[in-house]
Amino acid sequence: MSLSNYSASLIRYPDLGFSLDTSLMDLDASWLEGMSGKIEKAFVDLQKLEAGEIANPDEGRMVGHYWLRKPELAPTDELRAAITGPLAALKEFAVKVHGGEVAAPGGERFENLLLIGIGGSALGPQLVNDALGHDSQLNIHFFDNTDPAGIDRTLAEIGQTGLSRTLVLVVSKSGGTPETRNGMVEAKAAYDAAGLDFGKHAVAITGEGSKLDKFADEEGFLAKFPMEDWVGGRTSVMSTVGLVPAALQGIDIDDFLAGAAAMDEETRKADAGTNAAMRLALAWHAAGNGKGEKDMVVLPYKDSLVLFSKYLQQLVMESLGKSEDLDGNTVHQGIAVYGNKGSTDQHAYVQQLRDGVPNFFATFIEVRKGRDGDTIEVEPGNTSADYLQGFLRGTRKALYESGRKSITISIGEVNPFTLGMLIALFERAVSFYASLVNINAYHQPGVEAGKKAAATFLDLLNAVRGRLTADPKNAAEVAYEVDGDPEDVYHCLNHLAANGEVQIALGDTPEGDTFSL
Ligand SMILES: O=P(O)(O)OC[C@H]1O[C@H](O)[C@H](O)[C@@H](O)[C@@H]1O
Repeated sequence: MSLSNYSASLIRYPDLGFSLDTSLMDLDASWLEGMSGKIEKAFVDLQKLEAGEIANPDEGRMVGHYWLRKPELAPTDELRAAITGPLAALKEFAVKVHGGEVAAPGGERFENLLLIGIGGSALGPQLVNDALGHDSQLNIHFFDNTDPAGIDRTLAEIGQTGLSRTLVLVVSKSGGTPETRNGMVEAKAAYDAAGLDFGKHAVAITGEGSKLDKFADEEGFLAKFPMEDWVGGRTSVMSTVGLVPAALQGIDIDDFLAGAAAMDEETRKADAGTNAAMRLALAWHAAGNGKGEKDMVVLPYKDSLVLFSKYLQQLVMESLGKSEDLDGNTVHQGIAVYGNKGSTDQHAYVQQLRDGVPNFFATFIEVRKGRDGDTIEVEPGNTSADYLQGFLRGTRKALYESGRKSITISIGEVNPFTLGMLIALFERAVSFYASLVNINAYHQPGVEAGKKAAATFLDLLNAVRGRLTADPKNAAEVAYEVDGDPEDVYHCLNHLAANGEVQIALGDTPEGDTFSL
């Protein structure tokens, strides 16, 4: 560790208060030289993507999330209008909600938001809320699962009386995601039970013509905001998906977009020496041998960024976790991402990072400013912020001393502009990395397998339900009747027993368990 090595390895954008330090990644100059062909291609690939090429060949789609913060970039007037129109409309909608012009049927102002969505239709709003929502004009709650107990917990937080002052945002690009549909059905049931008109409290954010879009029309939703097919779920936080809730919360969305645009601007430059997103992608490549051999541990030293690793998990893993490359070769690519926050995790899992399996590289996120306003000394001469900085610097060094590499990203403070910057940095690093390893970062074919298997399980569950009688039967007997896999049938029966639909009499093993009405 030396100041000259640090200086030589640092990319900083002083106007943005941003720096990226890869000095502890030990990037080898000759290796970088050898990568120059791929680097050039990655720059060209991203230029073409931004110019509107079909960068998602499997789905035949353009990839337009970079246009969202610079609509001038969009290749046609129609596409530009699809960004600027909804942006103006959502701002106007937020002003009307804040001013009470758009209000609940009884005239009450909306005080709460309930966002129903999953994956890219929830993670961005959750991150934005956690990082920036502390002075929110509306309190936000989430249904991001089909867990009934989780739904009940959230409804209890809102309270029976709060429901009438709650604006519900149903967010689904496809408009057909089962978890989100279930959440909406559960929310509607709660409104119905309270004697409230769900539609008069609801807003849909979805693709035009989707099931949700049609349902919104039928139920007379208060408003609808479109989601375009050229924005992927995991990069949708700067589309209507992230901006509608953020604007309603009173978060400065212009600053958020400006931060992303500023990072895009810097990392659009085709110069590997100064391009932070390319440097990040190269560091990932070097660490994991271009095959994801090292996991990415994300450690922001700031409570308000605790969800950033969870957000990056989807952005990086759903984008890069692919079985085939663009030429059809089997590659099984990806980079595993996990993390939480420092210094908290020094008391949880940093022990393994320092001494255990060396299968990762760390990404520290440093926020230079400790707090707004006055501070106290927690001991003579030192503040809490001094400690936070000490722990970050100390851990980074301790890891390096035991051969664990790390990246350090620094920002001045957490605000809409800097959060926009950070998100853009990782989005562009993902685009570059995908080019370096020749994969399509913009589809997610693997997600479908689990969804299909879940649908098959539900069909089986319904068939099993139809076979239950007062006579006890074991799983093999029911499986024979429904022509199903005995283990799957057993799990159906066990599920029904756990939820009071059937009685279970335990045998010596699951094979001997019997079930009856
Ligand atoms: O917005 P939706 O269409 O409801 O999709 C929500 C999420 O579910 C899918 O399974 C995808 O893997 C995610 O990329 C997406 O963000």
